Amino acid sequence: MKSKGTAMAGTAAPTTNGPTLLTARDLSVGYGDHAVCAPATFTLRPGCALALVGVNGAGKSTLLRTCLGLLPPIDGEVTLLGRVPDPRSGRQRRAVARDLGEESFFPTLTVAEHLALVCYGHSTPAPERTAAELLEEFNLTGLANVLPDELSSGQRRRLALAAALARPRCLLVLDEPEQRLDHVTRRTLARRLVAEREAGIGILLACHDAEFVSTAATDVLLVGANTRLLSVTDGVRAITEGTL
Ligand SMILES: Nc1ncnc2c1ncn2[C@@H]1O[C@H](COP(=O)(O)OP(=O)(O)OP(=O)(O)O)[C@@H](O)[C@H]1O
Repeated sequence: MKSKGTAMAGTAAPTTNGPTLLTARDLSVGYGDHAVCAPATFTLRPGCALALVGVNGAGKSTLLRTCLGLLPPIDGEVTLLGRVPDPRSGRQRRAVARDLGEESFFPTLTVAEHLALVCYGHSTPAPERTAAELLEEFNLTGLANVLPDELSSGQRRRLALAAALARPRCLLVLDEPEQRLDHVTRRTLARRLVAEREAGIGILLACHDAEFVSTAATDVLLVGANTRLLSVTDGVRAITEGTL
């Protein structure tokens, strides 16, 4: 992945009705009536990046999924763009780009065709240029004509992340985007997230990497038995000292 600033072209964020992208108030998440962590309260505004940190099984992915409306809350409230999250609504689909690690690709479409498909499907301005810039940025240009089955696990991750960034968005939701990326690519992606928030996009991510959180996040939510907001400094310290 190459560090560059041009791939923001063609991915201008749609406007939102208010300053808040996402709010959670006493939000309890889990499966059935079993909460997996203590309730969460936070607000995410444009230009900010909230990193969810916590041990394995703490509930970070469950919280992300609930914020997107993929799981119902057990209790409390969550609003996305001022409404109850609904992944089927056109409004939410237009505004929210996500990579939750699903990585489902069409087996007979190449790397470049996947990016083109996302660009055209989401009416990305300048789709060809945007796709070409993302191929370059994610070091996929040499793999443009390769099929997904021929990619390494890290290359598949890079394609999934490039696809999330190939479409307009005002909110970006990423579940452990650093996973399976080499060190250089992790650093470059973290800097890319800084550019995203400087462009006014809000970011909600789950992450285990202290350096990544330190670079990319503006706030930290420690998820667990005592879910609470921390400064980035304290969140990074909790990761490195193992006091999550
Ligand atoms: N579909 C499911 N049904 C029931 N329980 C689940 C389901 N998915 C996850 N869980 C449980 O919910 C808890 C939280 O899981 P979650 O995936 O949210 O954790 P996490 O913080 O993202 O963990 P990790 O850092 O390992 O990715 C875990 O105890 C897990 O076993």
